[in-house]
Amino acid sequence: MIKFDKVVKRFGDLTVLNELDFEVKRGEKVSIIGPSGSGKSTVLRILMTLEGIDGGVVSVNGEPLWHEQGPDGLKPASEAHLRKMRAQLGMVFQQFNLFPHMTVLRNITEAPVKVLGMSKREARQRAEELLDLVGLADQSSKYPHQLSGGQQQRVGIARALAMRPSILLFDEPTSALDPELVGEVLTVIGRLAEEHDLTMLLVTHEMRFAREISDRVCFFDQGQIREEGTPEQLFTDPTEARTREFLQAVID
Ligand SMILES: Nc1ncnc2c1ncn2[C@@H]1O[C@H](COP(=O)(O)OP(=O)(O)OP(=O)(O)O)[C@@H](O)[C@H]1O
Repeated sequence: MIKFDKVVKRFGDLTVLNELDFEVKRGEKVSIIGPSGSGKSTVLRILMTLEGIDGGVVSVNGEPLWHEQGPDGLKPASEAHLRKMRAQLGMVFQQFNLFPHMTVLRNITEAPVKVLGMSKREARQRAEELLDLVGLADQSSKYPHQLSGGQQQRVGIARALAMRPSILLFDEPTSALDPELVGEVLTVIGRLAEEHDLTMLLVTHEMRFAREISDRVCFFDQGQIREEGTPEQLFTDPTEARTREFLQAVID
């Protein structure tokens, strides 16, 4: 479903992804963990077409994301191709990124109506189902500032799902929350992982959560996957010294 083939990403002199090879299969729930600055969020931003690449090929659902097939092989993707590919992915951001001047309901219906051309009525019905799913059925007419951070993030999840993505990306979805609000968001994500067929890729600092919901955990270090495995393997018996060192530092 997602494939990075020798992907290089640079910011000036800094090489953030260093010929990264990485794959996520359909329906798989994969967590990316690793030290700050190791390139975890960059992977998600490349998938959301928020950042370009400097080498290699990224594919989504078997099709190149940043390239298109031309007469002489792959050529850089057009804006239309990027838009088509982007529609397959939804992202839940660290800072929620809700529209402050729109109600909760409108935050969720806006893109399906404007981008997918869904009727207002259908978008509204679907938004109500999604709000129910994230436990906010009674908050649809509130504005973001009237909600707690945890509630805002649950709206963020409903909003991403409203676009019917086949892949859902989470970029440290709880790191901007007060500790007592983390649990409610993790519960919603955990339920989604369990009950839905979505492919999920999650960048997180919540090790216990990564362990609970993931089929596979990837430890990123210096723009490459240093070690990967089932949560059981990676958390209880890591083979690399660098993984052990990282886990010891973050797990108390
Ligand atoms: N737009 C940008 N311009 C310049 N440098 C950038 C840009 N975006 C990211 N970087 C740098 O790229 C490196 C990787 O960033 P990235 O956000 O992917 O790391 P991360 O592993 O997600 O870190 P964290 O856990 O702190 O969020 C960092 O050194 C960061 O400063």
